[in-house]
Amino acid sequence: MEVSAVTKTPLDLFTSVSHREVNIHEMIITNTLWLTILSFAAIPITAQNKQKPLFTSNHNKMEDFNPSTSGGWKPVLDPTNNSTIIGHHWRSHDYVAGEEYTLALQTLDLWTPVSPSSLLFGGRAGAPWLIYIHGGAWRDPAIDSSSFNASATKILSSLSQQPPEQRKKKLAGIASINYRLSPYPNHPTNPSDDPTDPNRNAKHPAHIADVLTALGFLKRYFGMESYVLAGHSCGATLALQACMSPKRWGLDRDRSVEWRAGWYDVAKPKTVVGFNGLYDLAGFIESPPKGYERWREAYREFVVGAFGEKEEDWKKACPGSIAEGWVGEWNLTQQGEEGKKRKVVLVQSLEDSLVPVEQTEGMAGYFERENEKVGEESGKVEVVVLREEKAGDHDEVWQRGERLGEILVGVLEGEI
Ligand SMILES: Nc1ccccc1C(=O)C[C@H](N)C(=O)O
Repeated sequence: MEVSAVTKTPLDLFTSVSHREVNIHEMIITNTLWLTILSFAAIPITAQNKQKPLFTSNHNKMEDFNPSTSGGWKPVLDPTNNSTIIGHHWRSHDYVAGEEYTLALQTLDLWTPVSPSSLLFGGRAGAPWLIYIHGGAWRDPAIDSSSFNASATKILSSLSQQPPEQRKKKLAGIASINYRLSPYPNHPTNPSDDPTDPNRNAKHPAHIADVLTALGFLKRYFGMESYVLAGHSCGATLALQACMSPKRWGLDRDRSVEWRAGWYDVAKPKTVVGFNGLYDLAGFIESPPKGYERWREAYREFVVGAFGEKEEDWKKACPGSIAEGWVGEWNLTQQGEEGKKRKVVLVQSLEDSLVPVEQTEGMAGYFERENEKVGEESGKVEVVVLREEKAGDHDEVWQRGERLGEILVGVLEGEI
């Protein structure tokens, strides 16, 4: 099972490379074979035999692997003239190697500002990736990876103003990650009423395990080295959880079935950008800020759905309420001297009716307290807080995409 899946993904990816690159193409296939043999050899027999109860037999995503059919790269056109190609997009790519069937939500969307073939090599040249984790309170089936479409278009269109050589250095590729969701039995149009559907019955740490697996996939198949990790709402929580040690979640490469990304030692992000993020859920539920009291029960409901009944567990999961301080786990040693400085950009819409600005202020305060404990300047996390006056309500920032994209371009350009 492992072998067929490991060979399947790269082969199909590389068949989308243009015919003029046949030699490199062949080289990569050879390398891939080696990788396959090596990774197969590295997996203990017991792990190979272990059945993972994660697939849906009626869900078949295999066609998405074949660029000549419905999946594969599609050009993205400049929305202002509908004719200039500003990038390429691959919708819904499987990121779990080793499964015969793919879960609908263990997929990601990819974009590249250059040609797809350059993306394969661009990542290896060290240009950063931009990764987005959507929100939706760990449970909303209506919010998925496609919620980054508007922002990705904005980013590609903004980069298309620059010469290709420069573009290539600024950004290797963009990915927007799906992850399994927690139950949402009372969703008005799409309730999670099938208790056997693994896409809709996830519990912490499944969400963060999926995010890390997706990052592992990008490192392995696209050579991703450094990246900016952005998230909206609970996606911002996940982005900061990705900076911590996976052992916190019991995700140990040797022990956990979930820990498939551990094969590849994913580096931590250099910069995290949180939009309207949830950072201290126990704090909100205990004492919601003025004007937000009416959401207390809804918060409790989705927090229990994602993390269980115990308040103590909510506190251990949230980056703004972890008691002992976790920032030391956000370690950049794999990224060399230049990439040593960690940075967090916390963006909050002041018109957000669901998430109060206190979440962002609290998170910024947490980082500042942690910074005070470190003597050396290079050991501190740079904190930028953007309080947005005109970003609209909670979801408007990604629905519009304009400002979200602009902020992320600013981060990539080193202006924010
Ligand atoms: N009530 C919230 C409070 C904070 C953050 C998100 C929500 C959500 O409701 C998200 C999503 N639209 C949901 O239906 O679960």
